[in-house]
Amino acid sequence: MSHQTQHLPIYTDAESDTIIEAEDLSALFDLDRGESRVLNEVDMSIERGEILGVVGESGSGKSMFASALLDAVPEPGITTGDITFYPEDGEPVDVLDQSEEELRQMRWEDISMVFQGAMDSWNPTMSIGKHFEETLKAHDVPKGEGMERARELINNVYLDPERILNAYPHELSGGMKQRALIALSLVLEPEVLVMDEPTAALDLLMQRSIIALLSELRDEYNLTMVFITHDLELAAGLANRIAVLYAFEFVEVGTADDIINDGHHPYTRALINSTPNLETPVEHMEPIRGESPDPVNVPTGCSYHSRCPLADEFCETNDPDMMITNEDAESNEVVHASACHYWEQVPEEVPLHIEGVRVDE
Ligand SMILES: Nc1ncnc2c1ncn2[C@@H]1O[C@H](COP(=O)(O)OP(=O)(O)OP(=O)(O)O)[C@@H](O)[C@H]1O
Repeated sequence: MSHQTQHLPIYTDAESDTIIEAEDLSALFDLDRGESRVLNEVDMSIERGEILGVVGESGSGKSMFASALLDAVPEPGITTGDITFYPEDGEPVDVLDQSEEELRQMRWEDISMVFQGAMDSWNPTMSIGKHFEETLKAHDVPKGEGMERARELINNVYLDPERILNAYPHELSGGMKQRALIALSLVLEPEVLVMDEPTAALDLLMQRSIIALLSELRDEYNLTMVFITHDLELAAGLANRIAVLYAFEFVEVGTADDIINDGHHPYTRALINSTPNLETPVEHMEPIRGESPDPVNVPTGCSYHSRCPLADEFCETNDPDMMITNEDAESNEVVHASACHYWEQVPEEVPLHIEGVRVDE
């Protein structure tokens, strides 16, 4: 067994092209009952052009991670650590050092976000077209040029531009509103699109079609995407890499294929075993036992120890760092890492019961 420990390496070798780098990133709330650390010193590097899926149970800190990336953790939360954005052209930007005005600009022009429940964020008194116009105006983009791009984008999300631009939000279905919102989020040509559960309120068919659409948009506009979801299967169908959050920290990061088929963290495998899957009989599904931790009172040692079938006394007192489980032989790039003391034993000790999770690579 290896006890080689180290911080999650910034996920790349020297030649890779990082677009966002988060180091020691935390989000904190000072509650009456104590300090609530809803994101706990996470490191993550996001590569230009990739789709990074971030998965975890409800309350694991997924939305906090998405918000923290753009210094948008809700008041009175405090964000600490470092986030660097490397634009395609221009100097690196220290995100947590930006003024409110600089952040406001960045939030649409460089890194655009579609938040959870955002489908309902359309102003009911304004046509969809007016939303596009206002966004363009707020960022000093000439209307003619901007609306031309809006039409192209609406077309690319398989909607009819004339009909959509003239419509009011209540005239559109949930799926149409969500597609239109994705088009709006891209109208200022951002380099990164961060989406927090963008398909959660939609039926299965619409979810699948939005996932297919996101893949196409990534290719068409050379986008980098961060896709946040509790649905591992959905992430596996879209993402190149998957990062698993547990108790406000990343516990495993790897290619979608590695995470689904060769997970080296017991939590990842429990998550897969608890995922409803059309091809799996219900009796084979195993809910994850125990409860997810309270951010005011995270267990000592490995935060998963109280739920983990492999945990022993060592795990109760020693917090595991990320350990490299798979490295590219040529580039030495870390392609898979797991924060488990017993990562080598995990595949054998925690079998996967569920087969047929799709990885569309
Ligand atoms: N405004 C807030 N003030 C204090 N704590 C908060 C606030 N918003 C969320 N939290 C807490 O932060 C933790 C992480 O929440 P977060 O919304 O990031 O989880 P999530 O993984 O996105 O969950 P879900 O899938 O249910 O949206 C939770 O324990 C939650 O209770």
